[in-house]
Amino acid sequence: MVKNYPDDSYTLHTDAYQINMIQTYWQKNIHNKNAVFEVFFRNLPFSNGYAIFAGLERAINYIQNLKFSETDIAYLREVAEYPDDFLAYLKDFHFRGTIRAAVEGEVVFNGEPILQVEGPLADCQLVETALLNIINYQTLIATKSARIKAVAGNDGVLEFGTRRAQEFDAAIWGTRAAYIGGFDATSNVRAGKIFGIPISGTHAHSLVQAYRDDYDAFMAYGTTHRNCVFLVDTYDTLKSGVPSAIKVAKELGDKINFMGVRIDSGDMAYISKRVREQLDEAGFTEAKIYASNDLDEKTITNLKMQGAKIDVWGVGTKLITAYDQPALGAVYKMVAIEGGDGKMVDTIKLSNNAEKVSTPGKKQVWRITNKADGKTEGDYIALWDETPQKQESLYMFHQQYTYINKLVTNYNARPILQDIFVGGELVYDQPELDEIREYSRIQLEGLWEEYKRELNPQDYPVDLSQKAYDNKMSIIQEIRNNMNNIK
Ligand SMILES: Nc1ncnc2c1ncn2[C@@H]1O[C@H](COP(=O)(O)OP(=O)(O)OP(=O)(O)O)[C@@H](O)[C@H]1O
Ligand SMILES: O=P(O)(O)OC[C@H]1O[C@H](OP(=O)(O)OP(=O)(O)O)[C@H](O)[C@@H]1O
Ligand SMILES: O=C(O)c1cccnc1
Repeated sequence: MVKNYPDDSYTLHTDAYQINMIQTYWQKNIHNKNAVFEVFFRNLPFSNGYAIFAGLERAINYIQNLKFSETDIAYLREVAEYPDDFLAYLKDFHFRGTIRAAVEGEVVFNGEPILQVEGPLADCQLVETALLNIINYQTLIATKSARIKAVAGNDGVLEFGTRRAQEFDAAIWGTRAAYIGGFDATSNVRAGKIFGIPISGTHAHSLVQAYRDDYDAFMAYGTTHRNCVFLVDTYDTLKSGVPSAIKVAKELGDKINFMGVRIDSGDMAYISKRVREQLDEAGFTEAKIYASNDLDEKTITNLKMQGAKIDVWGVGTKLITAYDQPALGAVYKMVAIEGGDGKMVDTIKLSNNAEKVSTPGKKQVWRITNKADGKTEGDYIALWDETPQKQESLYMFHQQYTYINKLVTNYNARPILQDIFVGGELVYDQPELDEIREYSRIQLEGLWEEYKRELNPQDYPVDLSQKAYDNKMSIIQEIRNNMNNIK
């Protein structure tokens, strides 16, 4: 049994095979060859029409602190047969690469690079696991959140998921991602403290159980708090919960801000309508109805269709765990490596599955928007040396079904991948979380409704430039020819 070491760095938050490969690169002296890797996901989550990129803040923090601690080295020495001189190399390691990424809150799509790492091979290899870990989860939750916000419209949406999240980190970073995707507030006080996300909360059934009576519980809460949302479904929503809430609100008058009531069970369409009638009749027309209980975009849509009188939606489990699709599946693939002559050589990962064949070469993603209406025409993935922003017209065609094509003129081309680190130095000025959230909202506004509908959205065009396409085809052909020559 290996002894336990203190958890004082994130550098070993990686798969053992990364360190094993780095050892090979180092012993064979190719660890400093320049390489380029790109992150992309193959399919949009939740059958959504877009995804919201999130995770950059944590990724930046991870890269900035990427050093092997004394205990990291001691542990590696104890558990594996790494040579001393390799461990000495790791001890002095610091990240020297360049990272380009979509900014947080950016609308991104399947099949396009959303993050790119360029630099010494060993440096690029070390960061794969942690970057994927961060981006896969946060992008997934930001996307789920945007889906829920889209159906909730102007209603308030509150994040209630901490108790059901996959442990502490998921609760905290999931909450942040949910805020980026459009949620208004969180019940997690620590997330409020560290990110400045507005916190919000009602009370639980235990308060009512403690007093064993709705009226007594609400009165106790009302005389100890100014803002009050009473949970009315502990015993009987319509017979006891709401009448008690109304009684307390009337008796305490201006002493409290009676914000409304929360319902957490039963037929929420029927009950919310009756609750609305009771509140209105009592003169509390401004009091809001909050709802929670295993909600997601489907139940919210359905409740709205039934005319439910719900103003604020509290969503936990199904958001924070990305219940219906728990993984985004983003991958990290090498697209170029320095050859023997010092020139970069494009690399590919082949597969029998066309979807899994990677696109070789260092690339930029260009968002093409129509100058006339500002709406998106599609994304155009070009090789790094291409300049689609300077062309008069752009020939855009589907990556697999090349007969689906269009010629675009009068367009703007905006690069999606921005410099974050250059040569190991952070060059990106991180925006405030509220700016990120607002940025995301504006980007979504620029997307046609057809790509945003919750059910069966249109496929957004993510196209390759002719040059990137031809490059891919010729590399595939070259590999085939080489295979055929193997006796
Ligand atoms: N009118 C409605 N139309 C569609 N779905 C609804 C409607 N009312 C409630 N729901 C949803 O149906 C599910 C009901 O789940 P469940 O049966 O576990 O709740 P419950 O029995 O009312 O309450 P509890 O959580 O106390 O067991 C929840 O996901 C809830 O959001
Ligand atoms: O349903 P979610 O979307 O996860 O939202 C969070 C839930 O957490 C609370 O329930 P609690 O933990 O008290 O359990 P309950 O399901 O029995 O109400 C709250 O009343 C919500 O129902
Ligand atoms: O404040 C609430 O109402 C709340 C918080 C967490 C989980 N469920 C409800």
